Amino acid sequence: MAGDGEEATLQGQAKILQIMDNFVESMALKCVVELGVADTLNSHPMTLPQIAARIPFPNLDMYRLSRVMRFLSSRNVFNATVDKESGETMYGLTDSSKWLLTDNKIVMKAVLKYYQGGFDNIETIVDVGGGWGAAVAEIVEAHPHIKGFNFDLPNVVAGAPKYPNVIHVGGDMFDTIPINPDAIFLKWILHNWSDEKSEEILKNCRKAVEERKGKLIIVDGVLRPKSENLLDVEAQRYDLKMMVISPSGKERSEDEWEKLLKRGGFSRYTVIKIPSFLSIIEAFPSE
Ligand SMILES: C[S@@+](CC[C@H](N)C(=O)[O-])C[C@H]1O[C@@H](n2cnc3c(N)ncnc32)[C@H](O)[C@@H]1O
Repeated sequence: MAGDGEEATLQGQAKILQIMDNFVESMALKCVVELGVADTLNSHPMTLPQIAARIPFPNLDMYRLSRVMRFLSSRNVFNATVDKESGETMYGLTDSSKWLLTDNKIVMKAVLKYYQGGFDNIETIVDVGGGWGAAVAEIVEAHPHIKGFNFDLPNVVAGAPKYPNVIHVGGDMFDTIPINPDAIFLKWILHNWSDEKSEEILKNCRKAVEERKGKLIIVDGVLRPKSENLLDVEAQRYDLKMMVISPSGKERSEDEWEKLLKRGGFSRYTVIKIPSFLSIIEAFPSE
């Protein structure tokens, strides 16, 4: 039994070391992101010299890169297999490193796949805080019967690229949302704001969707504190990151979402889990 106790203590130490040293993973990831390793591997698996030959970085230290790649492969960020004939290690992408590709918008793919019926009866949609409009552009591309509006601050939409079937509108979501759509899309917005500010945004969304009896499609984190699922753990971690990124922002549990939505005038809602650390919350105005 004493042995068991010792084993448990050592495991405890390993857990603390793991938490303390998590920054090593971040540093290794930063290194391969800055070198564009995932984009390099997007076409097919490659050896380290092949990867290095495609990275336009002066004085690349191959030995150190090989150690970074070995470490990240041990964490399943990259796939590493030894070629039987040449004995060389071939590196490839995994489901994790696909997230490092610069042109991959994976969350929207999950939204479009798992919320398919949700877009069926919509003729107009406004992405509030939509940035340059990439998300609403994907929605209207997948559902060409929908007319899309991308609403963001005037200086943001001023630089936005043109997308087919998307109109950019500049304004302030705390003032008014000047379009009356069938649906408002709010992706990664409310977690930036306190309950008080989020209530203001929700009340403006409610005013905007009331005319056409529309709905709200929120894409944001839903905290599930006891879950060990990696995606749920990431949402919990994000809650602490929010203290730095946006001091009044936070991630919310389903109970907190329910209270906030009610305050904003949306008492009916459903949470739709998707394979992402974000979930879809479909909300309807209170009667
Ligand atoms: C975290 S980004 C989210 C962007 C996008 N929805 C996404 O998921 O990538 C927050 C967005 O809210 C916009 N925003 C901030 N304050 C705003 C305001 N008062 N009115 C409209 N948009 C605002 C920002 O310009 C930014 O594009």
